[in-house]
Amino acid sequence: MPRKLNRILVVDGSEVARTIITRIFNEEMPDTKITTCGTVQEACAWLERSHFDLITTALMLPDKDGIELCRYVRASKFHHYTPTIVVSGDADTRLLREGFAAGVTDYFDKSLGYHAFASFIMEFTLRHSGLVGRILYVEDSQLTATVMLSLMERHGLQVTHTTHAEEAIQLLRDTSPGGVREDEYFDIVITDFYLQGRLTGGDLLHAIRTRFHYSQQEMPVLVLTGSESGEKQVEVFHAGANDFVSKPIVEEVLLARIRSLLTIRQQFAALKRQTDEMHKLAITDSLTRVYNRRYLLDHGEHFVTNRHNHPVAAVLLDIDHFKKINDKFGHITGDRVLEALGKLLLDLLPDNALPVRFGGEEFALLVPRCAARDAHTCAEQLRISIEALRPANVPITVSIGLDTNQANPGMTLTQLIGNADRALYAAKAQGRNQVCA
Ligand SMILES: Nc1nc2c(ncn2[C@@H]2O[C@H](COP(=O)(O)OP(=O)(O)OP(=O)(O)O)[C@@H](O)[C@H]2O)c(=O)[nH]1
Repeated sequence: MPRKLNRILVVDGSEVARTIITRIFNEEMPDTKITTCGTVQEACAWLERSHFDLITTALMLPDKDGIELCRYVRASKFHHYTPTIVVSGDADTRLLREGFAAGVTDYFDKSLGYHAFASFIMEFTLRHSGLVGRILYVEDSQLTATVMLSLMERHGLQVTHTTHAEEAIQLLRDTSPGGVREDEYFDIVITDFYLQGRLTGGDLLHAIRTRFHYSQQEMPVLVLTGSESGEKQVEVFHAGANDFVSKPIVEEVLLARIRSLLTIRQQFAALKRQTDEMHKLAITDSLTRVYNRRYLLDHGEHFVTNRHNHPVAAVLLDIDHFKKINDKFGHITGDRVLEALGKLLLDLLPDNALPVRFGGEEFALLVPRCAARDAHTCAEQLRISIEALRPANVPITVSIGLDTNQANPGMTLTQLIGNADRALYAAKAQGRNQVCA
């Protein structure tokens, strides 16, 4: 969520430029109040009497230059941290180096056109705000905690405060994947390094990195230290912190650090989502949404031999006369039939079962903890449900062959599937639309 810019000061010697910039801002950011002036002197007068969230300035101004204005801003008590952007078509490297040393926050090349300027400002504000995240904050000093909580909450952060590392560890346990409150996960941890109680901030860090196995990207940790000493800082990093802030806390420094850690965490989460999505695509049949044959070959053997799954039933299910369905209703309708059958299997089978598209119109199902008698009953129920399905308004039946490793727990996947395939062949031979074991 971009930070709302309430007031922008636009400093430019050209009245035409001021008019264009104002018009663009009014169109793109109608809630923002724009104040314009043409000289550094006027700008300083404005900064004395009003608060601005952002300043843009041309480089060359009639009285002094934009870099001078920037020096003034950085020296001012009220605008010390206000972002200042130079807008110029002719800033060379030397000028820019000097500008950044003077505190220029960013630079927009005017030759890109004023329309690009509005999107530049939007992106800029997004980069400089976006404080959206859940923080676990561990601090035993009530005074510091009160100040910090109000500061972080004012910037939109959701903060859970605890005074002890032990309590923080419990919260992390509850909110970690598989925990009782896993949906309430934290994006980053901010902790005082020295905490009263049995465990210190260092112990908390140690637990985060070694007990929860959170990497620095997965759970960034910002440490608050009372010390500026290099040794202490090294100690903090060795303990697994991503960054530190020394007390007394400077609001803008703290926010910049939090912002950068939230970015790390959010980029990690986005990457993980993408990786999970790609993994899912790689193991799933795109038409039927069940697992693909490759997944069965890679994981089926372990599934069958995993002693916690015993006994396992292997079921092969084949649509009867599917070629005729394709011939009569068309290939697209045939696809819809396969799609609906995949959905039905996902709906009806238990979550721990493994439904696989084995071939064109053939499915393999591995069902854990399924004794021979139960397997036959389940397969028969499945057959009846499929007969009643009428996907895409097409009546279909299936033949099913199955086997279990109940009598012989040492059976391999290949043997189980081989037996189920022979049973399927028998079901087809005996007239289809039936289950054979
Ligand atoms: N629409 C569609 N058809 C497919 C797909 N994959 C395979 N098929 C068709 O499935 C049909 C399978 O035909 P057969 O192996 O002769 O089996 P059948 O017609 O079902 O006959 P039985 O199994 O003996 O009952 C073929 O016509 C394939 O073209 C697919 O993804 N979509």
